[in-house]
Amino acid sequence: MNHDTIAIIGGGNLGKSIAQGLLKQHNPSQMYVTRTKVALLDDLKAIGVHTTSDNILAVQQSKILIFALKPYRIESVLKELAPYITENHLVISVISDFSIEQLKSCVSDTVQIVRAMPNTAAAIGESLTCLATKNASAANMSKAKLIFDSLGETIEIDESLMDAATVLGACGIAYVLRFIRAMIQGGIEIGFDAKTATKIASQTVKGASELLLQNGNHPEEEIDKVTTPKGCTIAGLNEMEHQGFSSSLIKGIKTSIETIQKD
Ligand SMILES: NC(=O)C1=CN([C@@H]2O[C@H](COP(=O)(O)OP(=O)(O)OC[C@H]3O[C@@H](n4cnc5c(N)ncnc54)[C@H](OP(=O)(O)O)[C@@H]3O)[C@@H](O)[C@H]2O)C=CC1
Ligand SMILES: O=C(O)[C@@H]1CCC=N1
Repeated sequence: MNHDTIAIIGGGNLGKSIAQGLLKQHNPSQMYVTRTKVALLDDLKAIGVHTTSDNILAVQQSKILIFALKPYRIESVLKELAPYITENHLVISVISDFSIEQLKSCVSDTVQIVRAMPNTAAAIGESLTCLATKNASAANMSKAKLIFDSLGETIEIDESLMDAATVLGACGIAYVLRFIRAMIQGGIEIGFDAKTATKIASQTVKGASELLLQNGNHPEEEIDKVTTPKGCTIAGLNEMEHQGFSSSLIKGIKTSIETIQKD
């Protein structure tokens, strides 16, 4: 694991998920997490993480800087921090819709930058993180990969695909959770209590994912194994498709990316 001190600037939903995931292997005393409402980081403080609203201190004490701020905040925060960010730092941004070019314009030319797009499953080591860089050395890219490998799986992509990675991987968690919620609601209608329906739906989704991840099959190949001729699965699936199931997901994915790319 990485022994460099890591600062997470912006300990919100994603920043905190990353911290929680990293802490399974990373020494809490070698981690800084910042936000303005610092009391909301007391759970991390209790286990030895340095929590502060002082971004300059966190930058000065750390080698690896992970920026997890809202896109509209990054410019002003980076400009304030620019004099303290040196070529000895590695800057990693998980911020959507803020390019490496935009990041570079806020800091010195010599600063190496990696863009990363993880998701909130980082908290339990099950993220899929896409990584891209334009100027990071192989050694720094390996460091970034090591960090995100410890939070799940990583894929290196061209930065031009970062919006697509944001939608499929990061927003994707929400789409899948909404699917699970619908399964639960259906499960309750047909007789299960909410707790049992949640267990069945969640484990079934996990099993379906594992079939693809472990066997490398196309989803339809696995679906064919379930659909008995004239049976209840194909009847239900076809009704879902008549109601626009796949189409609504594809349209939603396209709407999400259009929302990122509209400005
Ligand atoms: N949530 C997700 O699943 C994903 C999010 N992202 C990207 O990650 C970024 C963060 O998203 P998310 O975690 O959801 O947003 P949050 O609003 O939950 O987190 C942002 C955090 O930044 C803190 N913050 C605001 N100003 C400062 C400051 N000056 N210094 C330090 N911290 C500050 C806020 O805390 P306070 O109010 O206390 O200052 C807040 O906790 C976004 O750019 C988003 O696009 C990417 C992939 C997935
Ligand atoms: O919804 C959003 O804009 C952010 C980016 C990816 C996940 N959450």
